[in-house]
Amino acid sequence: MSDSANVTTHDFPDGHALAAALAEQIADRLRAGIAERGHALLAVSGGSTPKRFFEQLSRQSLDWAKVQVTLVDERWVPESNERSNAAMVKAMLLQHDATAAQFVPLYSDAPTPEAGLVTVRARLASLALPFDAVILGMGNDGHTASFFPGGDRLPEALDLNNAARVLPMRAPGAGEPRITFTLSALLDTRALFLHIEGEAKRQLLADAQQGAGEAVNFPVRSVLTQPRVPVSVYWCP
Ligand SMILES: O=C(O)[C@H](O)[C@@H](O)[C@H](O)[C@H](O)COP(=O)(O)O
Repeated sequence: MSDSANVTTHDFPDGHALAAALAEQIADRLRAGIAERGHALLAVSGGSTPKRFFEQLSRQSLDWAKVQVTLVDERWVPESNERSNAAMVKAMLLQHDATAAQFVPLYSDAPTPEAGLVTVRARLASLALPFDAVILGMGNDGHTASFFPGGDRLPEALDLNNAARVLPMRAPGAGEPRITFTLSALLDTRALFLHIEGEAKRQLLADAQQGAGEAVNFPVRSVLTQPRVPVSVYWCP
């Protein structure tokens, strides 16, 4: 993985050091948003990688009552399901000082994301966009948010001219149906981070950046090559 005009990498010796640095970076951005506009907006990823970072961020001292937190994507399952990203964010991030933050979920109790879309879109109208920070993760298949290889609405989700904020997404590698912010909506941010851990993901990201072999089709490549927002990659072994 190498730096390019739009991608800067920050390497850390271990997950603890990365989590501490990323938590400070994000907290600074939230504090700046509150100081400048009276509120701040953060979009985070689910999955397993962010847990340690969430724990660190939850202990950062700032006026959390003025912070809205949402997810970049969600699995279409209720919070009682262990696959719920919302449940993970509530357990790991919305604790300690961060309990006061307002969480804006992407799931409604409709049976499918298609059926829940109107409700979720109405809810998202309350978001004070642009985001102060968006933090993406990446899966071993090159997906980010719910931009999965073979996703049924992948071209729409990656279309930088798409005005939709969120879309349903179904893909062979996604498990359950998903709902995801579109790339265009996620790029409506003051700062963009990609948090990955481990050698395998480092190599995969390097391949995606170079467009090497099948990696030319990895959806994360759309994030790395877009011209709108610089990408800060946070990595540790
Ligand atoms: O709901 C999700 O699955 C995520 O938001 C997803 O985009 C995640 O960032 C990657 O799958 C990485 O997940 P891990 O951190 O578990 O590898």
